[in-house]
Amino acid sequence: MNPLFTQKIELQLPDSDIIYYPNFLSAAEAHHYFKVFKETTPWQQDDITIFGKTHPQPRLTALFGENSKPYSYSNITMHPHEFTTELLELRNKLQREIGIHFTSCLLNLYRDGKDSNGWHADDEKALGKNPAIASISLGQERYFHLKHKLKKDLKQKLLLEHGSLLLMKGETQHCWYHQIPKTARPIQERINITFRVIK
Ligand SMILES: O=C(O)CCC(=O)C(=O)O
Ligand SMILES: [Fe+2]
Repeated sequence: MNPLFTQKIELQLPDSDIIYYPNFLSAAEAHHYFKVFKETTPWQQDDITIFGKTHPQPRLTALFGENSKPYSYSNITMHPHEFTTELLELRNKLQREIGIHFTSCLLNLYRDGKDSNGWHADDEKALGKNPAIASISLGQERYFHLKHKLKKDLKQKLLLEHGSLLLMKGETQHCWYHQIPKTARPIQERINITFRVIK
C-alpha cells in the first residue's frame, strides 16, 4: 500500500463512520488533477429552489457515471457524462485502496469564498441505505462542518486539504448534516469530487 495513504484519522463522532486521509494524493498528483478537472470539466450552474425561492446554485457542478442513470437532489436532476481517464484513475485507486466500487461522481467547483454548499445529508433514495461517499479535495482548503440531526450540541469542523480524502459511511448520512460554509477571506478555487454508488 502507498505509505502516504496510511495516515488515517478516524473522527470520534457518535452515530457516524467518518475517516479522513490527509495524503490520499501527493501534492504533485493533486496539482495535476486540479488543473485537468478545472480545464476539461463541462461545468454547469443549475437553479435550486429553497423555501419556494429559485436562485442559481452557489457553485458549479458536473456529474459523471459508468451508467446513464440520472441523479436528483435539491429539485435538480443531473444527467451523467461518461467517466474521463482521470476520473477512472481516481475511481480505480479508491477501489484498490478502500475496496469500494463507485459508479458515479459529482464534481463541485467553488470559485471563491462566496461559493458554498448548504447544510444537507446525502440521503437520496438512489444512494441506498448507509451509503459510502468518498470525497476528494483539490486546490484551496475549505472548512467542512458537521452537525448531528437530533443532538443539537454535537458538531465538528474539519479542514479539507489539497489531495485529501474524506470517507463517510455507515449511519453518517442518516444522523448528520454537512456543509461547506461561505468565507469572507479572499481565497482561491477549490474542486471537490464526491464518488458515490448510484443504484
Ligand atoms: O465540497 C465538499 O467537500 C462537499 C460536497 C458535498 O457535500 C456534496 O457534493 O454532496
Ligand atoms: Fe454532501
